[in-house]
Amino acid sequence: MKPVKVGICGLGTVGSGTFNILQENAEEITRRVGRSIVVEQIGARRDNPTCDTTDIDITRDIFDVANNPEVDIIVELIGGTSVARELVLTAIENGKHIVTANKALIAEYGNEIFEKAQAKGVMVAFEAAVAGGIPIIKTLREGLSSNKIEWLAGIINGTGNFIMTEMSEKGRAFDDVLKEAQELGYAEADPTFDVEGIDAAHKLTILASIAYGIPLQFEKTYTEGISRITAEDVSFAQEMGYAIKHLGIARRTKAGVELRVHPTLISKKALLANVNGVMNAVMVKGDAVGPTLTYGAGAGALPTGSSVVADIIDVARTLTADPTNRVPHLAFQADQLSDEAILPMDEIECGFFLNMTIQDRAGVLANITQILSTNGISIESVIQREREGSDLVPLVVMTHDVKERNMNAAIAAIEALPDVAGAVQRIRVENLA
Ligand SMILES: NC(=O)c1ccc[n+]([C@@H]2O[C@H](COP(=O)([O-])OP(=O)(O)OC[C@H]3O[C@@H](n4cnc5c(N)ncnc54)[C@H](O)[C@@H]3O)[C@@H](O)[C@H]2O)c1
Ligand SMILES: N[C@@H](CCO)C(=O)O
Ligand code: NA
Repeated sequence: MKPVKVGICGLGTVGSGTFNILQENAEEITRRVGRSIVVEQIGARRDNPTCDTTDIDITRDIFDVANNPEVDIIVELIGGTSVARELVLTAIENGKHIVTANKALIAEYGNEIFEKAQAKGVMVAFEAAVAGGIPIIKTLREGLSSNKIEWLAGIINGTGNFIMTEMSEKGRAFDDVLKEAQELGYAEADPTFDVEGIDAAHKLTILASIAYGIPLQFEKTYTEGISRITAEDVSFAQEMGYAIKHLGIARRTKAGVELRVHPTLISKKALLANVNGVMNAVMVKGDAVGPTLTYGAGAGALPTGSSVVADIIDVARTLTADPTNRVPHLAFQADQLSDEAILPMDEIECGFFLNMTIQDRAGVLANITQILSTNGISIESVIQREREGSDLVPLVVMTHDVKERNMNAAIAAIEALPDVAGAVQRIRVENLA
C-alpha cells in the first residue's frame, strides 16, 4: 500500500518530539498500520537542532503544507488560535485530516472546526491537547463509551503541578520554578495560561464535552489559577491531612453540569494527592466501571509527541473508512449533542478551607462562627495560632459542604468585621471517593 503522507506545521517542542518518534519508531509503526507513514513536508519558521531533517522538504510558509496536494494529514503544532484556526480550516477545505495538540484551538473553535470537518468527511484528532501523553481522550471517547460518566477530576496542567510540587516539597520560589518549566518546554507560549488556570480550563472544556455529549463551552468554565496559593495555605492544609492540587472538575448533577478549575484540598490519601511534578492524572467515575485513573507525563516533547503520533496512526488506519462509521469527534453523534445546562458557580456545593488573619482579641472567633452559622455553614475544624510579637494571628476554618452562594455571603460579612485583616483566602475541598 502507498504510504500515508504527513505535513507537520510548527517544529518546536511538540513538533520535534513528533518528528523524532515518527523517524525512530517507523518500523514498528508500519507493522501496526500496514503501510508506512512519511513526513512529506514541514512548515517551520526555523530548524530545530534536535531533529535531523535532511532530505525533508521544509517551507517557511505553513499554508504551503495545508495546500500541498500530496499531504494527507496536517499536524498542527504552531499553537495559538488565530493563524492555527485559519490553517486548520484551510486544510479541512482541502480535504485533509487534522491532528493537533492545540487545546486552546479546540476548546474555543472546536464546534466550528468539527462542523466543517464533518461536512468534508475528514477527521480531527486531538489526543495531545489534553494531558499530554495520557490517552485520556481515547479512554473517555472509546474505552468508557458504555458508561454514563458521573464525574471526572484531573490534574491537567503539567506546569502548574510542577510549580506546586517544587514549591511545597523543596520550598523553591514560584518564579524560579516557572522559569525551569519554560526551559523544559512544559509551559505555554504565554505562561499565564498555565498559572491562571486557562490552559486547564481549555482541557476541562474538552473533557466535559466528550464525557457528556455537550458542545464545547469554554466561556462557561469557572477558572481560577494557582498564583494566590501561599506556602502557609499548603502547610495548614497538610496539618489537617490534605494536599492542595489544582484540579479540573466536571460533574453531572440533576440540575446540570459543573465545570470548574481551581485549587482544591483533597485528602493526602487520595491517589491524585500523590501525582507530582509534571505528571498529570485524570480520575473518571463511570456508573458501570466505577472510578478509573489514567496517569502519565502531562507535557514535554516525547510524551506529547507520543499522543500526536498515536493520533496520526489512528487517522492512517481509518483513512478509507466510511466517515459515518468513525468515532465522532466529541464521542456522541454530532446531531445528538445536548443543551444540558452548565451550572453557575453559585449553585456548586462543597466544603471550604478558609484562611484569614484576625486580631488576637476575645470575641473575634465567636463573631466569625456566628456569621458562618447565620449562612447555614457548619464548621468541621479550626486551627488558631499564636504569632510571636504580633497581635495579628492566622485563623483557619474547615467547613462542611455548603453552596458557594452562602459562602460568598459569609466571606463578605467576615471581611467586613473590623477585627479581620485583609481578604479571606478560600480554597474548595473535595472528597474524590
Ligand atoms: N509543550 C508541551 O509539552 C505541550 C503539550 C501538549 C500540548 N502542547 C500544545 O502544542 C502546541 C505547540 O506547543 P510547543 O510547546 O511545541 O510550542 P513551541 O513554541 O515550542 O513550538 C511552536 C513552533 O511553531 C512555530 N510557529 C508558530 N507560528 C508559526 C507560523 N505561523 N509559521 C511557522 N511556524 C510557526 C514556532 O516558531 C515554534 O517553533 C501548542 O498548541 C501547545 O499548547 C504543548
Ligand atoms: N503547558 C501545558 C502543556 C501540556 O498541555 C502544561 O504544562 O500542561
Ligand atoms: Na492526551
